[in-house]
Amino acid sequence: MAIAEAKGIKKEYHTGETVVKALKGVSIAIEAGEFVSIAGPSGSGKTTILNILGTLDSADEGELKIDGVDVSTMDKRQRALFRREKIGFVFQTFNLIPVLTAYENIAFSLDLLNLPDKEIKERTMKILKDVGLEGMENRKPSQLSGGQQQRVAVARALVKNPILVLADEPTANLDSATGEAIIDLMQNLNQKYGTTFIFSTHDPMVMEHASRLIMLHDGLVQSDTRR
Ligand SMILES: Nc1ncnc2c1ncn2[C@@H]1O[C@H](COP(=O)(O)OP(=O)(O)OP(=O)(O)O)[C@@H](O)[C@H]1O
Repeated sequence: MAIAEAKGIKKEYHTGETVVKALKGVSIAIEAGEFVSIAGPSGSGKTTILNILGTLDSADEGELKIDGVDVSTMDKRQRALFRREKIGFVFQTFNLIPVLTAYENIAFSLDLLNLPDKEIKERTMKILKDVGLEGMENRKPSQLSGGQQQRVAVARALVKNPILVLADEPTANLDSATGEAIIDLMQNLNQKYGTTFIFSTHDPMVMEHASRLIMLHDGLVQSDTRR
């Protein structure tokens, strides 16, 4: 079954008199467990399609099903509840809460799901180990390197066992070796837990790791290759 199925997605942005057709009819179906890269030139629509797939934004036209559920007809509040449970996000600027420790940043996404304290602790400690941050749980983001902060962000996205993780340019603020280590980590977690990942990138090294490469050009899918 497709985890994410987008059909004929169109999106325009209006600024004053100017209209930008960011997506002109994008159809993609992502299967469970895929490790997908969305690439393409600046302005081709990568962030726009990721935001729509992640239910952060809605399309002007087209259908979107996530995990078999039609999210295109949901209102904002329904989408927020759906997203909280089902979708994890990793951002290029990490977006950790500066006053919270690594542990607290991760546990926070489970607090929102109202789980018992014992389960929150077990799951948080396990994922900290999975991302190679055992022993660093009490550090604040400012006491971690960029790569370590992105590991916390990956752990935060994964700890709620989402069906889908979306990452917009997750390596853009990291040097190439650290960026590759983050993609390796995401790939290991994809293989270990079967979580579906979709990430955008400009970086050919990062694209190399994907099991499927979707190229966007000017708001349309230019090519879609599995390997
Ligand atoms: N909020 C907005 N208001 C107006 N235009 C926008 C907005 N967001 C994006 N756009 C325009 O929509 C088009 C697609 O943008 P998008 O950010 O999806 O591209 P991208 O492929 O992610 O680019 P980049 O690689 O530079 O991040 C671009 O022409 C962009 O200028």
